Amino acid sequence: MGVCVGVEEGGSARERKSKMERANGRPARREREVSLEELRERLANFAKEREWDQFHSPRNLLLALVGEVGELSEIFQWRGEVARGLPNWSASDKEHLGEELSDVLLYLVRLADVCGLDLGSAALTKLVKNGHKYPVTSQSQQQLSLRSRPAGDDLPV
Ligand SMILES: Nc1ccn([C@H]2C[C@H](O)[C@@H](COP(=O)(O)OP(=O)(O)OP(=O)(O)O)O2)c(=O)n1
Repeated sequence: MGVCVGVEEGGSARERKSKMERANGRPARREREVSLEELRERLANFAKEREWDQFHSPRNLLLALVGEVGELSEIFQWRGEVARGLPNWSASDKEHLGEELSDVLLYLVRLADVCGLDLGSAALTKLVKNGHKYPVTSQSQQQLSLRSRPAGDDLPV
């Protein structure tokens, strides 16, 4: 399964894309696919080269993961509600966020690996299960279309 990393690029097509993506609250980036398998393999090599396999037990990795979730939470602590796309955040705050999100992802991938689980397959299976548990209804469709209305475009009361 693929996740995306951003690589900046130039040109006017990029500017158009950037505007569009900012409107959707997503960063202006070109995406390249990075598979969970690539991350799994690189993490396994990283640990092996440093002789860290002895420390990377499931329990230790879980505790490290929870620690990183704590560091991630600290970034949002006391800020109040945060707008999608983080429009008022500094570049360095965003960079910090990217690092903490990555630490969480990396420990999660590593934890699944040492537990012998295929995380991508497990996640896809869970998505299907979620779909059965929370089926799309006409009401949820309605809520979605209301949410996508531009600000100020209120419904008549
Ligand atoms: N035994 C270890 C130690 C680190 N890492 C990797 C996974 C994480 O991506 C990152 C975590 O490194 P740190 O523990 O140094 O944590 P931070 O990068 O968050 O540093 P700090 O806590 O100083 O902010 O390094 C690892 O795989 N196994």
